[in-house]
This record gives sequence, structure tokens and C-alpha cells, in this order.
Amino acid sequence: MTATAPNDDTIAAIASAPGAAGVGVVRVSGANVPQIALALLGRSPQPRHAHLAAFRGADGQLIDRGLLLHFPSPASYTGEHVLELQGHGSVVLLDLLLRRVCELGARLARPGEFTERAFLNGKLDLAQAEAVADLIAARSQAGARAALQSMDGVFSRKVNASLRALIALRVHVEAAIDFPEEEIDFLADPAIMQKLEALRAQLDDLLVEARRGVRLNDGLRIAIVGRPNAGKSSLLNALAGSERAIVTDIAGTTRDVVRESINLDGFVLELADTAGLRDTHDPVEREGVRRAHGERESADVVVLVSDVLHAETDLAWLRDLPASAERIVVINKIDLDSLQTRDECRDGARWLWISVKTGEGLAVLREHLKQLAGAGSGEGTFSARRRHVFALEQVAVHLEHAARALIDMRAGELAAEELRQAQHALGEITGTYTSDDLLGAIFSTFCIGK
Ligand SMILES: Nc1nc2c(c(=O)[nH]1)N(C=O)[C@@H](CNc1ccc(C(=O)N[C@@H](CCC(=O)O)C(=O)O)cc1)CN2
Ligand SMILES: Nc1nc2c(ncn2[C@@H]2O[C@H](COP(=O)(O)OP(=O)(O)OP(=O)(O)O)[C@@H](O)[C@H]2O)c(=O)[nH]1
Ligand SMILES: [Mg+2]
Repeated sequence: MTATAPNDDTIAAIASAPGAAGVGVVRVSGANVPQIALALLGRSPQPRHAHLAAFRGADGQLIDRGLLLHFPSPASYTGEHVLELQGHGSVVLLDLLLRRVCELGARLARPGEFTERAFLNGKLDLAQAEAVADLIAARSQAGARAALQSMDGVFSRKVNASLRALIALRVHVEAAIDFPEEEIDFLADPAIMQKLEALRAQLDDLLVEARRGVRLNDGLRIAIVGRPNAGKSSLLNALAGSERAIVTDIAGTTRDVVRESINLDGFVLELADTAGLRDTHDPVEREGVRRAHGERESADVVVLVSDVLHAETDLAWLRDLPASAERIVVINKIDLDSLQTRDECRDGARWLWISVKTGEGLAVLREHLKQLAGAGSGEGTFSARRRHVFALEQVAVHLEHAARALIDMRAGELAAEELRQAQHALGEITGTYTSDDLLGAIFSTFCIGK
């Protein structure tokens, strides 16, 4: 992808979903739009006005009768001249219309190229452009609402506020380096450390929000792990509301990872049921256990399923769980012991006593998962991508190094370099600093016509 190539060519694509529909849209962007519009309408269209037009081929044959709209540059989605041809939603007609537009001076657009141009023309920053794609792909109301917030710039504004604070800090530190005779005094100034700490706190909050944004966007990844026969597959089936996984009373039933995506009151949960953890000589089961470990490592939430007979021995597994994941310990089969449902916090985990068989305690588990997916986090919740979280983690590391350089070593040069790198990482979120490779990777995942 040539993100920085001059955009002097005109691009066109069908912007509506393929298939029969009431209306379909061919979208065109670029310098040739006025001439294409003139050819199709027979006169120059009024700006931002819907004209009913007879779209004709080169031979004068009618292709379709539809609406033609011209958004003159720069007041358009891309910032360039944009033309919309709204015809009948027929794959055949829209293809003919697209062909005609190309004859008149356009080429086919690559996926995401309209939004890429909007980015390059400053209509959107990179995080907002990504949110456009995430909005289109959203699988839940919560995900769509969050993506809309990011598209509106909620996330970007927070990033930019931190960026400004970071730049101000850099200015101070760089100035101190330029005047070495004052460096010692300056670096001892507690106001600088306070500013740096305030910035770190701000970015820590943003990281928490961004992680939540990723969950809203991608769904909450939940790994169901635990001893064989504890009821992991039964739990998956109960949450999914269908007999998705095989359940038997034979230990070692599940081997492959069984995935199911569910929508829980507008929140997407990505469930993964895994093979029961045990030492075994069966090579198939051993591979299943290996995969179960893999799921555990990459999950947002690990649900460790045990049962009333093994709760204490299974506790040992808690230690092996990745530190970053939320932990839920589910003690299943309380019906066997006529126990009551319980809900406790201990050992850094939430403990729930349930019975998949009777359904007792499942509502509490569902509610808890919903909260972890982002429910109840209030207005202004925005969507984010893993790339953003990674950038914020980098920023945090550089700021920590900068703080150490300032406090422990009074090393101005070192601190300045760390702050510079922090700014670079932060700027990658909104695209202030972005390589062509990254842009190519991002926009190529869009739909054609977006
Ligand atoms: N028919 C149609 N519907 C659509 C779109 C579209 O491109 N075409 N959109 C495509 O995603 C979304 C709307 N997004 C848009 C965003 C900006 C502008 C635009 O013309 N912006 C100008 C003028 C702003 C103004 O008048 O306030 C600008 O930013 O300068 C148009 C659509 C959803 N619905
Ligand atoms: N009494 C009782 N039995 C249950 C409950 N939940 C599951 N079971 C039974 O426990 C047995 C094992 O259930 P599974 O869901 O296959 O267990 P698993 O953890 O997936 O087992 P593996 O796939 O072998 O690791 C089945 O016979 C289930 O019917 C429960 O709440 N109470
Ligand atoms: Mg199973």
C-alpha cells in the first residue's frame, strides 16, 4: 500500500453491502468527480443536492435511474470531491454503474481507501478511522456505541491531552539539558516530578479504559479451564444456551478447544471450553491440555472450574494463571452436596458456588461476566484496539524509565530520550507518528467502499 503517494487519481467502489437491496450506492472520490458528475447528469450538479438522474452507458443505454449527489471538496467525507450515485440495490446494475464511472475517469478503490484519504486529508485521525471500521464490524450494541464514541474523538482527545502534557514536560527537560549549569537545580525541582507522576497516573487510567475498549470491540475472551469432569463443557453449553460441546461422565471428553461467541445483553463474550487439565499418556489428550494452557495465557478472564469434591486441591492451579487475567473460580455441582450458592472474593479471585445442572448461581456468573465485559462503566466508554493498548503500555514503560532517570540518577539526557520515545509511542495511536507499513496494515482490513 502506498499511503503517501499523491492522491491525484480518482477512486470508485460500491459502498453498500453486496446482494439485493432497496438502494445501493456507488461512491467516487477524487479530482475527476466534477467531470464524471457532469457526464452522468448532463449538467453540473448543485453541491450537496440530490438530483434524480438517468445513469447511461457510453452507448447511451440506460443503466439505472437514481440519485446523484456531489459533495465538493473539501466539505466531504474524504475531503476530496465526492460523488454518490444511489441506484437500485442490484448487484448487476451497480456493477455496470461502477464500470461506467471507471470509464469516465476513476479506478477501483482498495479496501479502506476512502477512509484512508479522509485520514490523510485530516478529516479523521488514525484512531477515529479505525473506529469507523470497528463500528461497521460491531457485533453488539455496546460495541457499536463504544466505536461511535471513538469515531467522535473521545479516545483521541484523551490521547491528545496526555500528548500535550508530555510535550510540555519534554520542553522543560530539554531546556535543562541545553543549560547544563542549571541542570542539577532543575532536575531537583519537585514540580517536574509531580508533573511526570500526574501524567503517569493519567495514562494509567487511560490504559484501563483502553483495555475495556478492546473488550467492547473484540468481545471478552474467556477461557474455561479446570480438572476433567468438573463440568466445563456443561458450563459452556449453559452459557451458550445450546448443546455446543459434548458432555459425558467420562473424564477427558473434551480435547479440541470448543469456541462459542455469545451476546449477553448486548455484550459479546468469546468463550473457549478446553480439555481437562491432567497428566496423561494419551497423545491426543496431551495436545488438548497443551492447547488449554495456550487459551489460559491469552484470555481476558480465566474461569477455573472445580467441583465440590476437589475445590481445595484445585486451588493450586490458581497460582499458574497469568497475572493479567481476571480470575473466577467456579465450584460446580453444589447439588451433590446440597450446598447453597455463594459468592466470595479471595486469593485474588472471585469464587462462585454453582450448579450447572440445576442452574443455581448461573445468573450471578453471567452478571459478573457482563461487568467484566464493560457493563456499568458508564457513558463516554470508547472502543480501542490491541495496538492502542500496546502503545500505551510502551508509553508507561518509557515514563517509568524517565522517572527513574530523573530521581535516581539525575540523568537529564536519559530522561529526555525516554520522554521522546514515550511521545513517539503515544503519537502512534492517533497517527501523529506512523509508518506507511502500519497504515497499510490498518486500512487494508477495511471493507471495500469504506
Ligand atoms: N449516503 C451516505 N450516508 C452516510 C455516509 C456517506 O458517506 N454517504 N457516511 C460515510 O461514512 C456516514 C456519514 N458520515 C459522513 C461524514 C462526513 C460527511 C461530510 O460531508 N463531511 C463534510 C461536511 C460536514 C458538514 O456539512 O457538517 C466535512 O467534514 O467537511 C459526510 C458523511 C454514514 N452515512
Ligand atoms: N450433579 C451434577 N453433575 C454435573 C454438573 N455439571 C456437570 N455435571 C456432570 O459432570 C459430568 C462431566 O461434565 P462435562 O461438562 O463433560 O465436564 P468437563 O469438565 O467438560 O470434562 P472434560 O471435557 O472431560 O474435561 C457430566 O456427566 C455432567 O452431566 C452439576 O452441576 N451437577
Ligand atoms: Mg469438556
